[in-house]
Amino acid sequence: MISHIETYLVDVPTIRPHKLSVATMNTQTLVLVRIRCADGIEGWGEGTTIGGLAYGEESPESIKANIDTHIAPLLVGMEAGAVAKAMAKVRKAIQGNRFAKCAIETALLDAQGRRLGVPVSELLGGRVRDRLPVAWTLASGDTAKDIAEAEKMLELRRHRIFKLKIGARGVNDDVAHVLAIKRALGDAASVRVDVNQAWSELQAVRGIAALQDGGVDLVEQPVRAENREAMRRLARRFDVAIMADEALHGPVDAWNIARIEGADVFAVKIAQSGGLVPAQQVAAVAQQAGIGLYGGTMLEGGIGTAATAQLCATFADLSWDTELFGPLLLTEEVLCEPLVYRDFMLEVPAGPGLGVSIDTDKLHRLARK
Ligand SMILES: O=C(O)C[C@H]1C=CC(=O)O1
Ligand SMILES: [Mn+2]
Repeated sequence: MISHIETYLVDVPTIRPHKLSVATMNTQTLVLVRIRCADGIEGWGEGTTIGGLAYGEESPESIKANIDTHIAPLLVGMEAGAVAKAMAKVRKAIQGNRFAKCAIETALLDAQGRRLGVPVSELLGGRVRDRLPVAWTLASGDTAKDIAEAEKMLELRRHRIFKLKIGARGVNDDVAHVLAIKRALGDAASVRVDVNQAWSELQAVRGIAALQDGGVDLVEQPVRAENREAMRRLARRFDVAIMADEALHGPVDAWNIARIEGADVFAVKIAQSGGLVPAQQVAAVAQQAGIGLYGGTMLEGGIGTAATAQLCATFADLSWDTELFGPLLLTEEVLCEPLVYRDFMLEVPAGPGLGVSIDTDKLHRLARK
C-alpha cells in the first residue's frame, strides 16, 4: 500500500552558466519525489524542468504543489504494486502536469522494481543494451571556451558528440560560432545544434542550409513547437536530420508528427512525455514510422537520468544516442554512488528499481526549507 508521498525542491548550482535561447541557467532546481510503501519499500522519482517557466508550462514550484495537493491524496492507500492502475487514476483525474506525473510514475516503478528485485528496464520489457553513448552540451556562450571544453571532453573520453545551444544571437553569428567549433573538432566529433524554437521558418531555411554545408549532423527544434507544418517542410527540404523536442508532449504528439513526416528524429524525454510508459509509447510510434530515436534530458539529476537510462536501454534502435549528462552539469550529487560515465558511455545501473540510492542526509541539507 502507498503510505506517504514526499516532495523536495533542491537548488543546485551548475558548473558554469548554461546558456539556452530561452534562459541562462546558473542553478538547476531538482524536483524529487519519495513514495513510501507499507511493505517498507520506497521509490524515488524526479520531475525536473529548465528555467522556471521559460521552457515548459510547469515550474518546479507548481510540480511540487500539484503533487502535494492534488496527486498524492489520490494515491495514498492504493496498492503500491499496481503501477498502471495508480497511473490510470492519476491520468484520469489530472489534466496536463506531465512532469509531475513522470515523477510519480518513476517513483512507483522504482519501488516495484525493488520489490521484485529487477531493474526498471525489465518492467519495461527488458534491455537490449547496458551502455548508452552520451552527448555533451556546449553552452558557455563563448566560442573559444566551448572549443576548449569539447577538447577536454574528448581527451577524458567522456563525450564525442556535442550539442550546441543556439538561437539567442543572430543567425549569421550563430552559424559562424557553430562552424568554428565544427572546424576545430573535425571528424573526431559529431556536432549538432539545438535552436530551442528561436527561428522563424525563413531564418531556419538560411541557418540550416549553412549548417548542413558545414558538416553539422542534426538540427533540433529550429522553429516553434506548434509550427508542425514548418518542421515538415524543413525535414523534407534538408538532408541534415531535423529533430523534434519541445513539439513532443507524449504519444499523441508523436503520432501527429509522425503521420505528417514532421521530423527525422524524436528527442524522447520522460518528463515531457508524462512518464516512462508514455515515453516508451513515443519511442514505439517513432520506430514504427522510421523516425530515429535520441534519449533526451531536462537536465535532471541522478534519479531522472537513471530513469531515462533504464528506458533507453529498452530501445532496439537508438541511432542518435543520448544526452544523459545532467548530473555532470551540477556541482552537487544526490546519489550515494554517482552514475558511471566511461569511454563516451553512461552505464545503465544494474541494481533493482532505478539502480541508484539517495543520500538522504545530503538531500535534507540541500533541500529548500
Ligand atoms: O534539449 C533541450 O532543449 C534541453 C536540454 C537538454 C540538453 C541541454 O543542454 O538542454
Ligand atoms: Mn532541445
